Amino acid sequence: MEPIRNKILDCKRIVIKIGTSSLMLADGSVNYQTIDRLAYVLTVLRNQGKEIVLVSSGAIGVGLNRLNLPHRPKSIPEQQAVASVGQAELMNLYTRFFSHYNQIVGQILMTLDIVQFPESRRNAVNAFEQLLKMGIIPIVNENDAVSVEELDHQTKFGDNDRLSATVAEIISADLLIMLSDVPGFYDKNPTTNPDAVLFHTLHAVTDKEMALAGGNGSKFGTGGMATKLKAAKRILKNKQQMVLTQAADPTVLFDILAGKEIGTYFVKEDK
Ligand SMILES: Nc1ncnc2c1ncn2[C@@H]1O[C@H](COP(=O)(O)OP(=O)(O)O)[C@@H](O)[C@H]1O
Ligand SMILES: N[C@@H](CCC(=O)OP(=O)(O)O)C(=O)O
Repeated sequence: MEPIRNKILDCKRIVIKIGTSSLMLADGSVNYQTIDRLAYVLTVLRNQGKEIVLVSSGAIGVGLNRLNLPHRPKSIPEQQAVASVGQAELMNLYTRFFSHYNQIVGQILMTLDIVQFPESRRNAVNAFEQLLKMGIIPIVNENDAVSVEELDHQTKFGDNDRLSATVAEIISADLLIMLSDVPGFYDKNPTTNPDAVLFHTLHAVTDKEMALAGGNGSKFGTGGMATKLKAAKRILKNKQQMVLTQAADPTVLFDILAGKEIGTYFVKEDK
């Protein structure tokens, strides 16, 4: 174990975010293997006494697949319809895979205004707390079917990297683990630069790091590396911890929680 990762061993409340690029295969079909492994690993962790919240993207990706559409449609109402179909299908998949391991899941669909109004924020937190108390794994996404960019009433997070940092913040999670399609954050985009070098640990996210982050690699996702770094910045500001790594084999979560040097670890420096 890396001494610097000692603090991970004490993490009890953990938010795990999985991106579209990890839930869908390159041909646009659903990656059942990842969903099944994820259901298995998260159930084991919960049975070990961890409090687990899953933030899952994929409404649009799964919806496109279900509706046999090759690309995200251009108009917003069409995207809302795709997300509506996809979110239901995504939860259906999670419910079925988690039930193999006898684990109950619940769905929480968020909009930005919920966290901005103190009373609705408290009500959202109550829902998380109650689900966790009941041993249920909340599965969170943005409410894409109804939240659309508006001028004077903001309801849209826009990307699930931001949403996952927000969820970690409001429920005071100890750790956010982001599962993506790259092993971590590199000094340049590793998908197009084979010589890119991985950052193992970062204590701050400054303009220097932001300048190294490029856009997204998959055709269905929205975030890219920039939104992950912004989320990490917020996590560090809240004195929480974050690990960014690859979702290909979700059993990697066991190694991360055992303190092994996996992915990029964002943690405030002990002074
Ligand atoms: N400096 C960087 N380090 C790692 N990945 C990067 C970097 N810059 C850009 N990327 C891209 O970010 C992608 C991950 O973002 P995204 O496709 O939005 O994933 P997700 O669906 O998991 O949110 C990677 O596939 C990679 O192409
Ligand atoms: N809420 C959207 C995903 C938004 C998003 O940030 O996607 P990703 O970059 O794949 O995490 C959906 O479920 O399709």
